[in-house]
Amino acid sequence: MERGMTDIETAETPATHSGFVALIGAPNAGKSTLVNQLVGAKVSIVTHKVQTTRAIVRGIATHDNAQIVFVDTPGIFKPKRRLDTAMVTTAWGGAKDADIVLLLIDAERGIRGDADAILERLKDVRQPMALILNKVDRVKHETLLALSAAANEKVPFKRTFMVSALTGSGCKDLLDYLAQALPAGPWYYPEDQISDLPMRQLAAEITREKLYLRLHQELPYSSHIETEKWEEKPDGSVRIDQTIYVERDSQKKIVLGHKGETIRAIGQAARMEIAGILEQKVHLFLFVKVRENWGDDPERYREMGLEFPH
Ligand SMILES: Nc1nc2c(ncn2[C@@H]2O[C@H](COP(=O)(O)OP(=O)(O)OP(=O)(O)O)[C@@H](O)[C@H]2O)c(=O)[nH]1
Repeated sequence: MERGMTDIETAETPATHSGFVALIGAPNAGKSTLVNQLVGAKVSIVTHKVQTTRAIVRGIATHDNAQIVFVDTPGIFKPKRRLDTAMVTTAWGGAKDADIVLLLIDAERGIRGDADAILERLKDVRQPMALILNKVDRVKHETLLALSAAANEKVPFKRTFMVSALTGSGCKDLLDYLAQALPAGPWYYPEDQISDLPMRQLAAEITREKLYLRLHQELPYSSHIETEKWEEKPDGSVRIDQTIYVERDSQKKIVLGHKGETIRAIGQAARMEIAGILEQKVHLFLFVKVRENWGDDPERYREMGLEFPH
């Protein structure tokens, strides 16, 4: 006997899965690179400098029938300043709200310092956890096995993956695991959405990346960028105004450079990348302003999605 189409469809439609996956790891472990690799697009800024990720950025991957929302946390490290404390608190907050927690270890560095402290703290985490040994393109197999054994001795990881976030090696296995391990449920976001980070913020992150790449020696972490204006033009282009806030006049001079050549180069690099992502022509205007002690201003923390540590 033939059954009605609706019944057959309902019975055969596989359940969707969805959920939040937090990436925890020491600075420079490769969290941003991994999220970008898994999502397949540049959603979180990547530099060779540590602590570039300040606010939580989500990348969204769809794999098999699952929607996997990655929460890319700031690197966890020993806080020295107020801003540092806020970043670390936010990172652990991201882990608390996630369905699965991934600990990313730079296999080349191994377990020491920050990575060891994180392992200790993970003992209190209740969600399912998986261990990711990253940068396997640079490490011998025996070293990886020893690392895996040492980490699993401290924390009961459900699974261990050996990946290269850079080349993508091992990443499909990780996606397969996450897709089936996340709870069954409807997707949180429309299918074609890869990030819920507003474009204004993403554009500011890109400029911040270019700023750091150029001035990492001279301007350590005491700058902040805001997109102040976003204007779509009738000719299909967009005008974006951003302000780079620094703490001192001397830093303003560094950002501007001789005859403005530094800021021009930063603007050019940022404009090209933003235009590539938006797929439209971009006119980017950068301004530099001194805002003393912005690191002690609660409002700035709120804007970056961080809790203000009292
Ligand atoms: N060889 C190699 N390098 C990698 C790999 N993954 C990341 N890297 C490099 O490691 C550096 C740090 O990567 P990020 O993704 O910025 O690290 P992060 O953990 O997000 O850093 P924070 O934002 O500071 O917490 C970059 O230079 C990456 O290119 C990998 O699998 N292999």
